[in-house]
Order: sequence, then structure tokens, then C-alpha cells
Amino acid sequence: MTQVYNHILFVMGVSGSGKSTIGKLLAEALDYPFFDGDDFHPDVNIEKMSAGKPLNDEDRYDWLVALNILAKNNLVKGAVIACSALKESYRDLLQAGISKGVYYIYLKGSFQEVLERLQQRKGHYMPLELLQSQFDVLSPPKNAIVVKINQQPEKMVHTILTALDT
Ligand SMILES: Nc1ncnc2c1ncn2[C@@H]1O[C@H](COP(=O)(O)OP(=O)(O)O)[C@@H](O)[C@H]1O
Ligand SMILES: O=C(O)[C@H](O)[C@@H](O)[C@H](O)[C@H](O)COP(=O)(O)O
Repeated sequence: MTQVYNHILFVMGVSGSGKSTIGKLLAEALDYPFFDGDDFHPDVNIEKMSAGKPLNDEDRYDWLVALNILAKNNLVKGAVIACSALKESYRDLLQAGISKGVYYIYLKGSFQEVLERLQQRKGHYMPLELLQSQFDVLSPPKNAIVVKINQQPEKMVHTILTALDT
């Protein structure tokens, strides 16, 4: 497999679409560091989501800026960053000041598919009730690498690596 260097790969999609699972495997395959966007939310955002309230643009602003700084700090090494990146304006913030090498990998699934995943996931603060709000806000980029979520993780990673190679 040809290695791909110096890319910033944002694995995006709604809560429960598989960003952390696929992002970790992808990072391993590429020998890139993996960062989970969830770990960069301020406590106040986690508290808000835990209380069943969706984040708004203002809530997400500092978080997206933090992820943009993270991306810039990893341009040389490359990185896989799991981040919902639901809207174009959020992606503009994520990639601000980075002229090339940014890719979005959109994990695409239906509401029902993702709901089933969330119902099985244990020990996560994100309530199921917020899933509809995530789909409501979701506006994926036209140039994303799109991967359907109803497949084995290893197959999904293979699809992504092939798309990056071409
Ligand atoms: N391709 C897949 N097939 C089956 N289960 C998956 C797949 N990807 C993720 N999962 C499971 O779905 C749940 C949500 O995945 P997760 O990676 O936490 O999503 P996200 O980071 O987008 O919230 C987890 O329980 C995870 O183990
Ligand atoms: O922008 C947002 O509303 C949040 O980032 C959200 O999309 C994210 O999904 C949560 O942090 C839950 O984390 P999981 O994606 O791991 O469920």
C-alpha cells in the first residue's frame, strides 16, 4: 500500500456514525496520530450535550478553532481528526489558513442505522435524543470521500486508503 504523507484527514459525520472507530484504524494504517474531536470540547459543551441540548454555532466556535490549531500543528506529520464537521462554515474554520492537504471523509448512514449504533454504544455522554438535531444540521461537503457505514470497519478503511491514493 502506498503511504500518504502530510495530509490532514477529518473523519466527519453525525454522532455515532463511526468517526472514532474508523479514525483510529485509519490513523494506524497511515501511521498518523489520531485525535478525537470530542476530547477538545470545553466542559460546558459536554455538560450541554449531556443535558440533551444541541450545541449551536457559538458553542462550537472555540472548539473548531482549537481543532484548526491542532491541524496546523500537525501539518508536517499529518493527522487523522475525528470531528462531526457538520456544516460548511464549521469546515471553513477547521481548515482556515491551511492551503492544501485537507480531506474530509464523510461517514454516511441513515438515521435508523446510526440510531441502532448509538443504542448499542455504552458509556458515552451523547444522548440519543440529539441525533435528529445532528441530521438536521448535517450538510456534507461535495468533495468529501464518502463511505457508507453499513460495512466492516476494515473494508471502510480500505476504501478510504484507495480513494486517497487515486
Ligand atoms: N463499521 C462499523 N460496524 C459496526 N459497528 C460500528 C462500526 N463503526 C462503529 N461502530 C460502533 O458504533 C458505535 C459508534 O461508533 P463511534 O466510533 O463511537 O462513532 P462516533 O465517533 O462517530 O460517535 C460504537 O459502539 C462502535 O463500536
Ligand atoms: O458538533 C457537535 O454537535 C458535537 O461535536 C457532536 O457532533 C459530537 O458528535 C459529540 O461530541 C458527541 O460525540 P460522538 O460524535 O463521539 O458521539
